Amino acid sequence: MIGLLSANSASMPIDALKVAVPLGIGLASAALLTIKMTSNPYDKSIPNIPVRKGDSSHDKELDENQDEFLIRCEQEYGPIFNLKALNQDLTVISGPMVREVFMNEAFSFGDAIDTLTGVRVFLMSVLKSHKDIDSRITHDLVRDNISPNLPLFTPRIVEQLERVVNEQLGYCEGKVVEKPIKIVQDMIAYAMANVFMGPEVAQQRIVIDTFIQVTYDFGIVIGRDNRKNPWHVWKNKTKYGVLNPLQKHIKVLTDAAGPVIEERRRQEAEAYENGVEWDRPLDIMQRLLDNNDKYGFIDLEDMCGHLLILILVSVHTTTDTSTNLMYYLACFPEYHEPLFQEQQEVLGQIEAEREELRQKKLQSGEFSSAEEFVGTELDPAHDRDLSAAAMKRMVKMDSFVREIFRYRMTRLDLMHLARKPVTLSNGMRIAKGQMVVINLRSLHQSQEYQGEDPAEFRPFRFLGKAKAATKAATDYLPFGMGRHACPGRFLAIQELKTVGVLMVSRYSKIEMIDPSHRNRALLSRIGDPCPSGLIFTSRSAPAKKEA
Ligand code: HEM
Repeated sequence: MIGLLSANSASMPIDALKVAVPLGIGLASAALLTIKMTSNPYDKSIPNIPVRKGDSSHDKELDENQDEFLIRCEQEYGPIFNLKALNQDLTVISGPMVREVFMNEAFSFGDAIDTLTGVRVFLMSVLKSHKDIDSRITHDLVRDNISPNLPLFTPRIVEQLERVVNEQLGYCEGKVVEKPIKIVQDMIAYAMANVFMGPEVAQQRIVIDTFIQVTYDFGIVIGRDNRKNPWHVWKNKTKYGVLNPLQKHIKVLTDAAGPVIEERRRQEAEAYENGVEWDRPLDIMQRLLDNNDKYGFIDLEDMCGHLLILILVSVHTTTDTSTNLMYYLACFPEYHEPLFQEQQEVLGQIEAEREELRQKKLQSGEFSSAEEFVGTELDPAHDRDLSAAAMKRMVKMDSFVREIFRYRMTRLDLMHLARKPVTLSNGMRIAKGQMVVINLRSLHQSQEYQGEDPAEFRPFRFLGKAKAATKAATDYLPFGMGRHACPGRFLAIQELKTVGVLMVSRYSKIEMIDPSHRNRALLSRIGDPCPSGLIFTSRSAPAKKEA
């Protein structure tokens, strides 16, 4: 144990399971296949959908055409009905009733995943503090430390995303990239590692590998390869409580962070002795150290355990959606130029506004020459930076990103377990222990909620409608909603938009190597990348270096 942190008994509990929930978007729905409920005491007024002759469940019908099947169920049986799918007895909740699931603490996303995978023990074993399942420490860490500082983090996020694109993709004349996700993994891992642990830690390749690899190790544990194995949950509970593959990642983080923290402490003490203010590093690790009285981590390993949970919920989800965004650009090339134009216009506007401000300051005598702006907030070198403010103005890119989530999400997802009996507003009763699943089709593919042509991909459908890609609500649920809505969505959307902006500004064309996989690309599930790679063509040749 490295005693860099002071022990604090006033520890807050953590719902480590809940923070694993984002993985539920893909991994846990795969893991739905792993367990069968033993009892299912239905309210008799909830209709059971009859299983098609010759089938033993509704899986085949869902596979054949999930939209068609669900529309038929909704029309014939109403918004709430029981299905046998994914090796489960599921109660499907549709339309406005969905709100009641997200707003009622009796429905738990975290409990659903634990029931399906037995992952709770596994996650808890990497933590020493905050082991209470109903705590929200990771939620609070993100809410208090990441979201409010997003504008400050943006330059380093952009720097890392740009750097990896330049190094690994660079100038392309029809360059074939078989596995674009590999490049995106590095982009997102470097960006997140810089924000979470600072540049000194993030420059170590072993740390980046941990940022990438940890979700895969976690995925193996929670189910992809174990689906249909009835012993899986039991095995997780017994085996992984002791032999935890996440431990090696904690060691990587503690080994990398330890010396950096020692050095920072030394610099801080030196600055104090010299009576100067220490230039406090801006990253989550430093903020956790500075606020350890509040967070109460036991030691460095414990703090790294919490950082690991943060990595688990953030890196793979953002990597997957950023990769998917590239495929959407490939499948809908007609939107490439409008997105690029928007970017040029926004950056041009900001440049002009900053120039106007500089002129005003010169006229007022506050600055006496243009050179004086160098190194200040109005330094002309930063006029066209992809700042948080610039990204906010790129409303077409925002709508494009939101439309991808709407279009892509699996129709039955975000399951919740009833922790106790619940009576819904229509009088229907959900029994304790019942698994409910959200019918996203009834919201994301509904004309009432989405406007015209909900079956079409229309990326600018949200323009001028006050429906930002971060706005969690009944009509848009990739991040859940209510008290447990994903607090990392502001960072995730910012990164996604930046990836989009980098792609359309650098590349005039992105194509699929094998367009026959188009549908797979558009509707791919998290953790299940499209088998076709991508071909990139640059806008212009790189500028020749001056002699
Ligand atoms: C595209 C990327 C992401 C997606 C699709 C996503 C999705 C989700 C979903 C569906 C939930 C569950 C919401 C609910 O219970 O209703 C969730 C929870 C959570 N997410 Fe995200 N997420 C993403 C990125 C991130 C990032 C980047 C972070 C951190 C920086 C993060 C941190 C969390 C945390 C801490 C929770 C638990 C919230 C709670 O239980 O109170 N997520 N996310």
